[in-house]
Amino acid sequence: MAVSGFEGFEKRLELQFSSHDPVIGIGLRQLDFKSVEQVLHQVQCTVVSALGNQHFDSYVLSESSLFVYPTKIIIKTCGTTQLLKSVQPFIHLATTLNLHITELRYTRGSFIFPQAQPHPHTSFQQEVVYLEDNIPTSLCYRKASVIPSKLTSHSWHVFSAGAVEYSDNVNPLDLYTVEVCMTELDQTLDRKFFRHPNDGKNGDSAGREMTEMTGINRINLNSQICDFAFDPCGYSMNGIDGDRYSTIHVTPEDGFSYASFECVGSVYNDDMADMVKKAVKVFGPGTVSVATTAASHDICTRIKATVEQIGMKCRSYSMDEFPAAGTVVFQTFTTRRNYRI
Ligand SMILES: C[S@+](CC[C@H](N)C(=O)[O-])C[C@H]1O[C@@H](n2cnc3c(N)ncnc32)[C@H](O)[C@@H]1O
Repeated sequence: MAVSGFEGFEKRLELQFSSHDPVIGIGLRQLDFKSVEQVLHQVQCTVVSALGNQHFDSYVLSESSLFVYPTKIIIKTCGTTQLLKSVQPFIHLATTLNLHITELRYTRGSFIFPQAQPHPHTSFQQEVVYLEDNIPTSLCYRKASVIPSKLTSHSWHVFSAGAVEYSDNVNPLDLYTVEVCMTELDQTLDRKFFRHPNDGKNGDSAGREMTEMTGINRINLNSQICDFAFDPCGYSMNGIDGDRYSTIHVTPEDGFSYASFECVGSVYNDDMADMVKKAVKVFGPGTVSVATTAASHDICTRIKATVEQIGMKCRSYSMDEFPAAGTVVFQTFTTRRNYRI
């Protein structure tokens, strides 16, 4: 942990692969666990819990989460992990299965302790240089941008790159991603993410208790949950609902409290705004940011309306277009009593 405090804001990487073979089968899910662990070792995190279904595998990490689909990897890590060091190893592992990369997306919020970040995460500029140097030239449609907000401490950093073949395929399944970052958590609510000393529980059983006690299990009733409680505090969970994942991570310490909720949505399921509202209610944050990637304007507007129903006020709404990712909308909210710009 940094001397200053734990960096809750995650770095998130999504890698999409394709194959010239007509039959991909379970694709990347064939990767042996040892090879995946070696990549995680370079990033500086480990697997603490795992759960899969017929669509994908999910791993709770010592620092956030990893999801492996047949042709997609999503990995988010917090603290002082070196996430971008996984780019080349994952691309290499995929080539052993005849899979080549067609899209890459890297996103993150604004670090609370930027000075504690190691190379290549010392600045967004350095991250972009590292990515440019470590991705194949086939990913030729590239764009890096920082989407601002009215809150100087909250902006959304996006790097996206796509190959020629991505172009007709930006959003093949009408899926979109919602990334919610919350700070200044309600102190009564975030106490629930501290373990009781000598409670006789392990990380799994204490995690299960937190999931139920906080109402996280009621955010999506269809979801199967894999959860873990850290000692003396902190919590992570992955939810799996068919081919859709969700994930929550909590850093409850006073002074740098942070929680995140991320979920993949489908235009055929109208439950996203409601899930975001329920997740925000679990934490009672002073500040919330919501980044949606490839969602319709209508979905973003509905999320805004439902978050405002629980006493938050939307302070900014910004958007940008990315050739390989589609539209990214970044909204920020504060409690009405907490209007600081
Ligand atoms: C891994 S979790 C969740 C991270 C997530 N990005 C977040 O902050 O929302 C981080 C929390 O667990 C605590 N923690 C306790 N032991 C830890 C460990 N071995 N590795 C990482 N975090 C640990 C940290 O102090 C922090 O409160």
